[in-house]
Amino acid sequence: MEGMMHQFEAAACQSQGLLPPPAAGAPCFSLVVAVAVAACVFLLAASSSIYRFCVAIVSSKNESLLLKLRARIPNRRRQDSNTNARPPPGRGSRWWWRAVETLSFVAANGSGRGFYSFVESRHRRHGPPCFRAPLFGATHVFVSSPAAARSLLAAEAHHAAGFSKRYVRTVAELLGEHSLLCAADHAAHRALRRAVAPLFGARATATFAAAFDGLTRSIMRDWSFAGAGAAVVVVLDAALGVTFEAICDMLVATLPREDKRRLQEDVLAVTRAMLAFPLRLPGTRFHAGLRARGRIMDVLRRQIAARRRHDHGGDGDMDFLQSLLVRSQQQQSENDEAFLSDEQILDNILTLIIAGQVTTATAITWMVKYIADNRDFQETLRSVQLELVPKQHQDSPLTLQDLSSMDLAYKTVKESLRMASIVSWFPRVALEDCQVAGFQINKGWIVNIDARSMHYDPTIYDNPTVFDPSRFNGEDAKQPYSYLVFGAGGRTCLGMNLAKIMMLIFLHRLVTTFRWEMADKDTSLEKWAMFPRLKNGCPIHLTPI
Ligand code: HEM
Repeated sequence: MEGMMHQFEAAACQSQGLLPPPAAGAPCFSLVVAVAVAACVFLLAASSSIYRFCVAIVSSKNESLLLKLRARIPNRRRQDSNTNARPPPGRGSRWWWRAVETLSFVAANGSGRGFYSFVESRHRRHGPPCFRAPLFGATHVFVSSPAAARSLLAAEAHHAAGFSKRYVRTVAELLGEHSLLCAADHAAHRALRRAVAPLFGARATATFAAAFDGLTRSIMRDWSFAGAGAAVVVVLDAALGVTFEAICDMLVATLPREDKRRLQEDVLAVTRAMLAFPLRLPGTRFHAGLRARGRIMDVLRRQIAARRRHDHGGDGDMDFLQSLLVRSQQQQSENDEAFLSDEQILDNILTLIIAGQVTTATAITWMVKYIADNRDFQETLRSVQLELVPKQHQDSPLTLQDLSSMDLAYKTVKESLRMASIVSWFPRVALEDCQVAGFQINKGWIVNIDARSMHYDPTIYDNPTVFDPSRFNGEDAKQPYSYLVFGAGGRTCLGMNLAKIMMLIFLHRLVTTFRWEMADKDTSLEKWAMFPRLKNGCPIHLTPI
């Protein structure tokens, strides 16, 4: 695939006069090469168009394809007439470039270098702060300046943005049309967020921390019993298990064990389907994801029905499902039209599991790898943590107060999140013609706030490729909007405190129980993953201390 892509790119460069002309004296050979190149380019364009055509057909619900095509025509005219500022640098929007760029992106996704390698190479080619690439029939702009991020995200906080959240329609089908992650309309998003945000209060956070600590201690006890030498653990698998269990208990505490096990498998199937070709044929990943979503909804609906039958009430510690049901019932009795329907509640329970589990498990995995690669730092951190919570107190649960005293561990979490940049960019779609970072943006273009590029910008972070938690010693020196691991503004991650707590607890328990080193040095990335993560899941050798 890689070799094929180079061939395509070379063909495309040649057609723009970027490569030298073929040597004279070999006309027949040149003719054969020219015909072969033309055939390749034609096939590329055709496959891209066919792909988009198929996507449009299989994923269109209400709009007809013709309407979509008509909607594109005025856009083109507008692009020509808006000449006040230059568009961001990047390859043109001719059909063969669209095909080449789309296939390059697809190839990066299917390679061990990961999808971000596509963005990285174009940033290198065009320089800061942004570039433009035609992908899957839309114009994407990747912007990596804190000032531009501020202008987009801060405006969003006041619901005054000329941009709205961009999401892939198939993701909305899997998560549900009421999902917070897919609410593009500012008013609808605000109403949902107002209902969900209060669930992440201090009491829920403390309960969650205690539960996560208990689960983490339990799996690490099992690792200890496996015995020295025998203990090789795949961190990603363990982290996926423990984060799922904790988040699921926080959302729906009453799920029977068997339902919870099946739910975990179904959540995995939905996550896998998010990047799949949206084909609704039995046997495809997308179809499997939709069926899994159906089963998840059935389980949750049964939970709601059971709670209504037995009238669980609204006292004491309520899980998120119960809190949302009680709030909605109260609002209905007060004739408040902003109440959440059952469908809105269900979509957002699923959203919270998906938004919270894989992201946090991936972050934990990278953190463990960075520390395995930095043995001296691992020793320093261990002695600091053991001083804070001495070995004889290891069996007592950690409190939020304990966690807030873990300064070095907290900086380790922050640095791991910077380096891992789990959500590499946040897409927004321009609702009108405008300018970003001094460049012309047309209505309908997708502007991606490229957080990863800012996290690796040497003008913002010294030696950005070096793992160095001490870089967060001088908090104030950091530029605003240059650390965007959880986004910013009106759509900032709702679970960021929970995510940091999970990382902190996992780190503390691991570093005070074991020494570890990587059991497999392969650093290639998983293909077609939602977030950049190691293909081998980060296997480590554990030695109890
Ligand atoms: C290390 C782990 C995590 C990372 C890196 C992360 C990152 C992010 C980012 C960057 C956004 C903003 C996206 C945008 O602006 O388009 C976001 C939104 C969100 N996250 Fe997280 N997240 C993590 C964990 C969690 C957890 C644990 C939960 C809940 C259990 C959660 C729930 C959400 C929700 C509901 C949103 C949507 C907020 C909205 O649109 O109003 N996340 N997350």
